[in-house]
Order: sequence, then C-alpha cells, then structure tokens
Amino acid sequence: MSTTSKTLTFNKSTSRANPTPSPMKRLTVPRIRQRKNGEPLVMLTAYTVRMAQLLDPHCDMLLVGDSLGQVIYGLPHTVAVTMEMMAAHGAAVVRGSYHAAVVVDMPFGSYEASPQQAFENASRLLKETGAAAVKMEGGRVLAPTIEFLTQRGIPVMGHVGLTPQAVNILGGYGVRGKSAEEAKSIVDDAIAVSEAGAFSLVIEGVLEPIAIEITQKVACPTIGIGASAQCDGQVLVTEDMLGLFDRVPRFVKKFGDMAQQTEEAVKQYADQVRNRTFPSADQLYQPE
Ligand SMILES: Nc1nc(=O)c2c([nH]1)NC[C@@H]1CN(c3ccc(C(=O)N[C@@H](CCC(=O)O)C(=O)O)cc3)CN21
Ligand SMILES: CC(C)C(=O)C(=O)O
Ligand SMILES: [Mg+2]
Repeated sequence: MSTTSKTLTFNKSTSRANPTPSPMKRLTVPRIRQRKNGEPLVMLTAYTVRMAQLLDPHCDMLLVGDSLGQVIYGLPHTVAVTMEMMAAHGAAVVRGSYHAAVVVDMPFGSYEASPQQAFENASRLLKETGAAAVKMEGGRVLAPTIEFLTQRGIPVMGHVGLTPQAVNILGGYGVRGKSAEEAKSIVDDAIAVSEAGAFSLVIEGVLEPIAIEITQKVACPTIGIGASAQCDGQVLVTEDMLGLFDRVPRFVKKFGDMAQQTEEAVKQYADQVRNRTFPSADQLYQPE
C-alpha cells in the first residue's frame, strides 16, 4: 500500500511541544524553597502527557494529584486511588514536562502506617516516574514521617486544612477552621510539617486568616487552594479551571469552558457523519 506517508503525518508543531526532558533544566526543590515571599509559585494538576506538555511552559510545578480518582476514573472520592494509578500517570506527566518540577500525590493507605511504609512507597514513586517530590496529607501525626523521608533524600510537600483523603472522618469537603480550636490545630499542623522538613505546603479549604497566619509563620512556601492570595503560590485542578469537570468546589475560578467547546465539536462531527459530509476529499487517501 502506498498510504504510509499520509498515515504517519503528525502535526509537527504540537506533537512534541517541549524539548527532550533533561534533569538539569528543571526547577529544583531548593529553587522552589527560595520562592518564599518571592514571585508566587504557579502549580496545576496534570495526569496525562499531552496536558503536561501544554501546562509545563507556564507552571513552576505540576501536581499529579490523587484527584485523578474523581477526574479521570469517576470515583466518588480519592480513598480508592492506588499506587499503580499514581505511578502510571506520574510517569506520563514526567514524559510530557521539561521545566516544571513534578510532584506526585501519595495515595491513601500508602504512607500513614509508618515512616518505613512511606519511604518504600515514596521511593517507588520517584523511581517509577522520575518525579522530583511526593506530597502527603496530614499534620503533626505525619511530622516524623516527613522528617524520615527528607533525611533520606525524598523531598516532601505537605498538605493541611481540608485533607480529602480523610473524607470518611471529616464527613464531607466543607471549609476547615471555623472554630478557634480547629483553626489553632491547623496552624499547629502546618508548623509541625514545615519544621519536619517539608519543602512546600499546600493549604486547602480554610478561612483566609488561617492561611495568612500559616504563610507568615512557616519557613517553606505555602500553596493555596481555596485559601488566600497571600499564600506563596496557588494550585487548582486543571480540569476544574478549564471548565471540563462537572462538579467543582466553590473555590474554583473557571478560566475556560472546554466542556462546551467539546460538545460543540462532537455535535458537528455527529452531524457530518450522519449527513455523510465527513470524511470528505481532504481526509481521504489519494492514489498519487
Ligand atoms: N475536580 C476536583 N477538584 C478538586 O479541587 C479536588 C478533587 N477533584 N478531588 C480531590 C479534592 C477534593 N476536593 C474538594 C471536593 C469537593 C469540594 C466541594 O464540593 N466543596 C463544596 C462544599 C462541600 C461541603 O460543604 O460539604 C463547596 O461548595 O466548595 C471541595 C473540595 C478538592 N480536591
Ligand atoms: C487539589 C490538589 C492540592 C490535590 O491534592 C489533588 O489534586 O489531588
Ligand atoms: Mg490530592
């Protein structure tokens, strides 16, 4: 068949958006640490190679979030997310990124039992993905684990406030820190995580004064989500901000409407298949 030249034609300008990844060109964990009180850190989630290619030039960090449980796998929450999912999507995102530091969420059940369990699973994620760091949810209880990992070569990003893996204890995804007691507990958690050696800290779903107090008190840069513009950086779930996910938290700002764009494109495709205007000559193989 003389069809190969047409078959293998990619869009060269976009099929490899970024140069070949080189560890030397990446933003490193020490450089991220230095951004405390500096230019705000930009982080978004990514689960796939193509999304990573598109986000990478504009982001300091890409988070392979366990939110992929809801966004990619249609699960009701993140509790059922596995190490295998995080390793597979983490590796895909590292292949698609060039300059951002890639951080992989440790899934529920992979780090809470002991520092040893956390080291085994965190080291596996770094080996299998090539990511720069892992993230884990929790406060004072996790401080010994965070210290254990950082002293053994694994950079850890913390995550306090609304910690979605604890949904079965919290009873939902409501804002945290409404009582003075809970507010103090979240601040103490953040300080413990930072003092244990976390290079950065996600603060999710808390009242703004709590996020400001934490940002002033901890040595590492804070990354807010539903927290405060005073944090040292921000993160959102990419599908949420693109308008691609159907149920989004109140703290999401929609920067695009990809669900509507997708529907319009699919409607046109369906119409053109049904009225036989697609495919037309442009899409067909020619004898010469
Ligand atoms: N798509 C997506 N976006 C996220 O931000 C996200 C995930 N998935 N999965 C993991 C966690 C779960 N998160 C969530 C999920 C839902 C709400 C939410 O619906 N919040 C309601 C209030 C709910 C309540 O009061 O119980 C809101 O209006 O903000 C918040 C955070 C944040 N993370
Ligand atoms: C929302 C961010 C912080 C996260 O943990 C995730 O995407 O899983
Ligand atoms: Mg997460």
